[in-house]
Amino acid sequence: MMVKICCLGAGYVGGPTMAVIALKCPDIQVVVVDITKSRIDAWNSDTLPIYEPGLDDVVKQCRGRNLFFSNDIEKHVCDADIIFVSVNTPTKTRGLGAGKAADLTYWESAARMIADVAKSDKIVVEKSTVPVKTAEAIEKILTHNSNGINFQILSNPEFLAEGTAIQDLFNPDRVLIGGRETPEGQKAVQTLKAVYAHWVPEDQILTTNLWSAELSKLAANAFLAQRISSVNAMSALCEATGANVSEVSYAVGKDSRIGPKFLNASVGFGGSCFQKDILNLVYICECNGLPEVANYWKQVIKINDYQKSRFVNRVVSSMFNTVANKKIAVLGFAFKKDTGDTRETPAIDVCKGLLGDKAKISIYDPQVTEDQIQRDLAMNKFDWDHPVHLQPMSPTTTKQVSVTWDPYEAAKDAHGICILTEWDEFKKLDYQRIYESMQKPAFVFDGRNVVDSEKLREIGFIVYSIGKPLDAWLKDMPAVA
Ligand SMILES: NC(=O)c1ccc[n+]([C@@H]2O[C@H](COP(=O)([O-])OP(=O)(O)OC[C@H]3O[C@@H](n4cnc5c(N)ncnc54)[C@H](O)[C@@H]3O)[C@@H](O)[C@H]2O)c1
Ligand SMILES: O=c1ccn([C@@H]2O[C@H](COP(=O)(O)OP(=O)(O)O[C@H]3O[C@H](CO)[C@@H](O)[C@H](O)[C@H]3O)[C@@H](O)[C@H]2O)c(=O)[nH]1
Repeated sequence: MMVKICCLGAGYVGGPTMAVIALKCPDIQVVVVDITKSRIDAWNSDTLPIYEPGLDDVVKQCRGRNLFFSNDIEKHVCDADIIFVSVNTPTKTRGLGAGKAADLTYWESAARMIADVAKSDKIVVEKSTVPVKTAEAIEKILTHNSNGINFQILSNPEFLAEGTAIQDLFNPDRVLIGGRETPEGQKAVQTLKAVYAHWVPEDQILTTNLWSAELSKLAANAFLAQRISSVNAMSALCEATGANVSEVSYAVGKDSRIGPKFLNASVGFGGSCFQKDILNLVYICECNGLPEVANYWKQVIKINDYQKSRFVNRVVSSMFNTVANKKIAVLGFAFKKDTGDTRETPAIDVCKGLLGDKAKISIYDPQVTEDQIQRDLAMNKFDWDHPVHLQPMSPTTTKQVSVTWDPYEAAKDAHGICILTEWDEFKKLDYQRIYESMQKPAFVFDGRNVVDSEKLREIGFIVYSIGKPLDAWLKDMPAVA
């Protein structure tokens, strides 16, 4: 009999992961469901709800064959053998643990619904990133409402990065499956392992207990984010001493124990996961009576906030300590290249900082719409991580912000340019043309170290690049965070 998979949550994780499972496992039927109707409609249309290189192609190959997107949640949950849960796990904004703890509202309601509608035994897979010990809570909800049905909970955290999701899913460094150490638990682990074994070499499928799998996900993100905060902390010291952060990263990364990847200094890390998951980790440490460990990881976020405000201060202090009514062009708004995702993008904090100093901002990003940018700038911290139809409606638009689809128009008459996403196209812009259209002195603040600063200086720009030796102009301008 054909194995049936149902996935709750058709987002950045649920959509691409299920599409790849469907592609690699023609013998399995995969249905992705969501409580947001517009999301499902988009997955069934020619314009998918998320931009991810290679995704269109995968979806085209299997949609209607063994991959389906549906609003009929209960029917497909009822029919499935394996249910992946990939719903939002936002940071709590109210009550106990506000600002740190994970809000499991969506997870809990998904679990209760599964218990309600299930008529046969199910394997329930945690795909969302959740606090350690969540499986225990979910297990209790399911078994206390089970009508005699047997549920096995597995933890199978997702490690894909946006912008490279399809590649990451095709060739994962590892797949991690945690389960109960009982015969039934181990049988469930083997069932899920057999799904991945369609394309992932067996020695890369790691099996652990539930708590190790849950914690490994939080730990991996904390380690990754910590590398960025470490190199960003160095970037401040490089600027103060005349060292060049790219040379330092390269030299440090040559040590095979450290390795060369993920050591690019930037205006700060963004994305839906790093900050949220570290806050979650910090909260778990605090709840377990480990304040020293909690403070250690909190520092990764503090340095990230410092890096963003340091960047804003550089911009303002270089421009005679005021940007009031000056046009500033922002190139790039997404949290990294090759995605249209803006969740926790450093561009939000940088734009808010510049707006705080009364700048006029003109934004260009090849994948982000005006509507999205206006919503991001109006939204409260953490409000983005809820299903679209439950987010606050009609926020006010910021008149000081304009959005254009043309980088040259964004830069026209501007006093300065801030590069906030490392889109490849920013390397190839006609900076001579841009320079001629700008106010003088013309500044470039490169938050991603993508431009050739020497070439830009030859054109006449004053250039600031994160962690690079400073222009004489900038040296004289104190910039403390
Ligand atoms: N974005 C990433 O790169 C990434 C990578 C690894 C893990 N994660 C984790 O995966 C989870 C999902 O992240 P995402 O980026 O896909 O979020 P997302 O917001 O893109 O998608 C979540 C989807 O779940 C839907 N949903 C909420 N409650 C539901 C319910 N009860 N039933 C059915 N659908 C429901 C929402 O409408 C939404 O479409 C989070 O826990 C996140 O931390 C994300
Ligand atoms: O050297 C680097 C590498 C990344 N970044 C920034 O860090 C953020 C996160 O980038 P990345 O990790 O590539 O993207 P995500 O999609 O957020 O993926 C992370 O978060 C996911 C969600 O948990 C995990 O699954 C992935 O393994 C983990 O890499 C972005 O703003 C990047 O610009 C840097 O500033 N310097």
